[in-house]
Amino acid sequence: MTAERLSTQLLKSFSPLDGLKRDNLAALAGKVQIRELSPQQILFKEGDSEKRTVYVVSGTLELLDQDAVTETVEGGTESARNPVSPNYPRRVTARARDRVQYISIDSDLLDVMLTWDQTGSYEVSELHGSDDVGGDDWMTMLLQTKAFHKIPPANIQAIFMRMQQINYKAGDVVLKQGAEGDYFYVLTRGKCLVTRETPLNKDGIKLAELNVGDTFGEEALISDAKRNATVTMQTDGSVMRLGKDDFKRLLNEPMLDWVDTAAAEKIIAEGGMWLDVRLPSEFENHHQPGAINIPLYFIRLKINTLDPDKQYVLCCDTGRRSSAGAYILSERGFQAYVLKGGISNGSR
Ligand SMILES: Nc1ncnc2c1ncn2[C@@H]1O[C@@H]2COP(=O)(O)O[C@H]2[C@H]1O
Repeated sequence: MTAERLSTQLLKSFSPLDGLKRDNLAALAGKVQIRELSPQQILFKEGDSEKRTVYVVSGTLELLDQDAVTETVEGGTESARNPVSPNYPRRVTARARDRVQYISIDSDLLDVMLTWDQTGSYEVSELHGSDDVGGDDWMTMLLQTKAFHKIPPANIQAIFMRMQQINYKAGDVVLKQGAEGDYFYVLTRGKCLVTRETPLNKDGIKLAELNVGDTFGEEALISDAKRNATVTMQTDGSVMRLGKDDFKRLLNEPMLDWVDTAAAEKIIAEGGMWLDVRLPSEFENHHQPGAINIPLYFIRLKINTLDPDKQYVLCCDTGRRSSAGAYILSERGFQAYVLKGGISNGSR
């Protein structure tokens, strides 16, 4: 199979992509490629449940029920404007008759893009005002993160409608270490610096630089703790912010996969791993057999030591710190579960 970059013009020839706004179409074109099948090659099989929306660009695709061809889809015709057999699990098998070019889009991504296109972007572009230079790129970035795919479209609409834009000048402090958590933020214009003050370094050590589309301020909200770092604007810029209650209800809860002890142990038995986010002293006192320990504060720094193909069950004493850890992991595409009630209640 070869892959080729797509033009928005081609995407517009498919339904319902033809209804997407220009920016969103361009963002989608950057994500999707033209692929190829050789004659007789199978695209998907009856019963497959992988959620991908497929369009035929050229060539002829045969749809088979059992072994009999019941329909064909030929690139460039009216019937090829629509997704091929868009039901899951698939009701037919799709096989190339000749050389077929097609595109395949993650159906969840498409769903959130269509929802956003029809709901949030209008209000948000109004809020942006005339000094906006970043456009809606931040939204595309946010919507494309794997974590966002878990959020029901109705929540996405509500999130975008409830967000408030705030503008800052270079040097302004957006949030301060030690303060109570009140908002969750998405950086929509400019750059920020994340620093942490330590007893030995009052000026703060630099933890990270944030760019458009990056999010911050979630940890204090999820774990009901104080802000663990200070975020300062490095340039003039803007953020969109969402209040704590809205963040928890609309964004955080749907992203978390809570499991009880029995379900957690099943995941571990099938190759998963306990990831304990308490402090080393708490961990040494008692922990799950085979668990690894990465205190919540270090999870971002040590994330590259984790295996993206492994499933992790995060645990702490109550479920608070572990849910903050699971949020960070799932934002980065990891499959992370949270032990409900924590190890003090949940197991042993
Ligand atoms: N190492 C880091 N890299 C990027 N962002 C961080 C890092 N540490 C903390 N933050 C962010 O800084 C925020 C400070 O407020 P919170 O504790 O609510 O949430 C924190 C995170 O969103």
